[in-house]
Amino acid sequence: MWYLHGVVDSGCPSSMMYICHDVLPEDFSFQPYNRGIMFTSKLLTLVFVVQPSKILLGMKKRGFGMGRWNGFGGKVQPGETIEEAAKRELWEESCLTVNTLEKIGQIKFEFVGSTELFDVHVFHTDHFIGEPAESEEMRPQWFELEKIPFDGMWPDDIYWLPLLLKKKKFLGYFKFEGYDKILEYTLEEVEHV
Ligand SMILES: Nc1ncnc2c1[nH]c(=O)n2[C@H]1C[C@H](O)[C@@H](COP(=O)(O)OP(=O)(O)OP(=O)(O)O)O1
Ligand SMILES: [Mg+2]
Ligand SMILES: [Mg+2]
Repeated sequence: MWYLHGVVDSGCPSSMMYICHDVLPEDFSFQPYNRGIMFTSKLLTLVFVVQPSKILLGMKKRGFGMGRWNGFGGKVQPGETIEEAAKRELWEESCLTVNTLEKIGQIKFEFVGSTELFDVHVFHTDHFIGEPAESEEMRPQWFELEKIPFDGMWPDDIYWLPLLLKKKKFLGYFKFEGYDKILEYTLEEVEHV
């Protein structure tokens, strides 16, 4: 079996090269195994605002994932930390600010036919400042926790969102054919992410 292994810094903080090897390093915990393929990686953030009985989701109005409910997030810009990007995207897309975010998960997405992995860093917060408001990109709406609209979300969300709601940390990998079909995935709870 060949494992995706290693990162080559390409000079841009939001784009790194991944290389596959046939030896799994001891400190390596990601699972994609794409024989001999070189991947670039795009850093993305995803923030979920959760209250005791409800979760804030946004209807994506444009671009990637348009028409799906999701958390708030996007691309990490050069010079930003991942957490800074997560706060900025939350603000831009929902008009909410937060003092702290809890990093709760990291998910790598592979798309058949593409050598770009999406490296999504997932955050959770239950404290926020402001009132959610519609932005150019997202239309926010609260959902009761028993009525999360999984049918209108990315198909991977139903696997790991329950972990986030229990504040369990996780690492995931999902391989997609197109944007609707998951071909394979791994998901593990971890102590640290
Ligand atoms: N499969 C899956 N499940 C759940 N969430 C996601 C995916 N794939 C994804 O890309 N995402 C998340 C990760 C990000 O939060 C968004 C995608 O980023 P996007 O909103 O397109 O980036 P922005 O920088 O905000 O976009 P623009 O401002 O350029 O429009 O979806
Ligand atoms: Mg976005
Ligand atoms: Mg955005």
